[in-house]
Amino acid sequence: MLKEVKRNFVMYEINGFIYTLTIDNPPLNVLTDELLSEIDDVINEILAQPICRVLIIRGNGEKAFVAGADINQFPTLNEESGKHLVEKGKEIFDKLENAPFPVICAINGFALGGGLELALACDIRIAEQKAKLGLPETGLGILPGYGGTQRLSRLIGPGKAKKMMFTGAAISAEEAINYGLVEEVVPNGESYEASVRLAKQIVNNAPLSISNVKAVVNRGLDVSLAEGQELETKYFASLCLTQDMKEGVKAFMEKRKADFSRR
Ligand SMILES: C/C=C/C(=O)SCCNC(=O)CCNC(=O)[C@H](O)C(C)(C)COP(=O)(O)OP(=O)(O)OC[C@H]1O[C@@H](n2cnc3c(N)ncnc32)[C@H](O)[C@@H]1OP(=O)(O)O
Repeated sequence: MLKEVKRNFVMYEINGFIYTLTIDNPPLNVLTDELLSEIDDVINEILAQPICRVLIIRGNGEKAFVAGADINQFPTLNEESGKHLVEKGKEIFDKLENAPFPVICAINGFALGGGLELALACDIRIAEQKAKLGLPETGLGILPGYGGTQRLSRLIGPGKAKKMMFTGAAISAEEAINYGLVEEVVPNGESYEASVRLAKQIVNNAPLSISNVKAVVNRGLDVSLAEGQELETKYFASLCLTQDMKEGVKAFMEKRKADFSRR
């Protein structure tokens, strides 16, 4: 490990091009206002460094990734403060969705409410067999407000998303992979190792290609197929100008591993 940065409830470590953000608020890593601010600071710090090529997000402990927003702050909410609360979370989670590198979520247990919404803002979700995923907000008289109503419906389709939100019932990792809500299910205790394995595969490839793939897939989901293909052409053409394209093709021809420089 090259570097470790610690806050009260969040820490991140840097291992070459791979960053790991750990949420640490025992017992269930609930998202308090202070914790969300710390996540925001750390994301800003990581975005300001051009080194990160994959970010892994995980929860500390064995029981939960994140069991949602802190319910203790809800009794005093009014229309104004409720709006502020969800806008803050949305803004932070949007930064992950728009980050110029893949974000992998290692789900080691409960991913509920805001915890699942955080996972949904990531690019890839790897869940342990014991994980439980759900949006139980309707049982509290609210609704998922950190982007969950929108991202879940887009990811798994409105029918299954509504079923999860109407009932509030958490689903198992096995159901989640059948729903297309997670990309991998791994044995208990192995979500982080599996995320690192995947991250290592990703960092072998050209970082500008990866960030362009992420951007064009994300932007393409909001436009017509024709417009999406136009974007794809534009991103492809811009990559043809990069040194990494020349290096990737040259390395293939010389039968060696490419040495990409993000230029
Ligand atoms: C815009 C975003 C909105 C949201 O995210 S709303 C919140 C959505 N999340 C939830 O509704 C989940 C609430 N939590 C639970 O249902 C249960 O917990 C679990 C199923 C995750 C785990 O159950 P078990 O193993 O029996 O643990 P335990 O005794 O319920 O929890 C341990 C301590 O953690 C507190 N806690 C759990 N989740 C939250 C939360 N989201 N906000 C604040 N506190 C929480 C509990 O109350 C308790 O505390 P104490 O030990 O003092 O009794």
